[in-house]
Amino acid sequence: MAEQSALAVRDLGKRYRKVWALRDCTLSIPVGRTVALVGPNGAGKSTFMNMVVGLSKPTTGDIEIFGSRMRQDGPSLARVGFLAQDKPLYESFKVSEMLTFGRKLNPSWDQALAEDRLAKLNIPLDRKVKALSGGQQTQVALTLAVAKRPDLLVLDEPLADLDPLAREELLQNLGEVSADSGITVIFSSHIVEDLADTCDWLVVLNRGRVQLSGAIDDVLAGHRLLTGPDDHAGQVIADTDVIADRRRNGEAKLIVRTGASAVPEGWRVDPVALEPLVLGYLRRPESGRPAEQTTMSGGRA
Ligand SMILES: Nc1ncnc2c1ncn2[C@@H]1O[C@H](COP(=O)(O)OP(=O)(O)OP(=O)(O)O)[C@@H](O)[C@H]1O
Repeated sequence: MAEQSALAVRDLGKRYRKVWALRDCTLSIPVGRTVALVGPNGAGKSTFMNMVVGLSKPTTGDIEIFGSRMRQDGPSLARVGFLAQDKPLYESFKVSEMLTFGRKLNPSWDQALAEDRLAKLNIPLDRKVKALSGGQQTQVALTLAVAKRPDLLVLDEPLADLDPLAREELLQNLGEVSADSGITVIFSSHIVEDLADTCDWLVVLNRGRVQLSGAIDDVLAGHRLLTGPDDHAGQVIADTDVIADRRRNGEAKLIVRTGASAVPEGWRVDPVALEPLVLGYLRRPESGRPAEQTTMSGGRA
């Protein structure tokens, strides 16, 4: 039986006047996954997220949340928590007043969860938002999203203004939130390192198109690093869809899809790491075939 999807989008697109911010986006994310949505500036990550949480209307396509077609005012949105990139908090409110605000807006609000979470983070409830550090403000905004008890939590660049320590803590915390509650978490980031520890699903967006969507294990298993003599690399390139091609001192290092062609004699085959693989895709926006890659089981070649 197919896994139930937390989010499924088909032919999703958004056009601002003549410019397509997102186009032909078709993908499906199974329930319970922790998803890294990765792409360079302007790739369409916020555009995608804003449509998924009902803040922006698609130009084309449709969105299903837990199997229900999304409507801007529909009940499926009650299951979605969102942390926007600019973390909208009222600066003159105390943290406790922000919690009251969250409680009034959300019928499924969990006050104990919110207070416990902030206590663990040493964030005082009687402190005004404007007196908190940028990282603490991010944590308060994340607490508001989590205490809504969503089934799908969408976080737009939650790591952006955090120092390395706070970033690591937040990643660990996100991993715990999804492991404890079984919710599906999607978060966008420019930073590929660390994501493999926290996330188990990868979506790569580039120039408004999906290059990859799949379970990280499947994506990694679907690619290999080939190392061999530079002057024989042409033969590999002619036969294979090469994702990355690095040459140095007479040696070629090529990231290719597994099974795309026979490995030439004398070449070494190694597993590929996530970061060089993602960077390889981002450098080649034309790589990636959405029809093959955006399956529920991941991007197997
Ligand atoms: N309201 C808007 N009006 C016109 N163009 C827009 C609007 N919002 C986004 N765009 C354009 O759509 C494209 C995608 O933008 P988006 O903000 O979704 O990218 P992003 O991947 O979130 O980028 P970043 O990592 O810089 O936040 C960009 O070219 C951007 O200029």
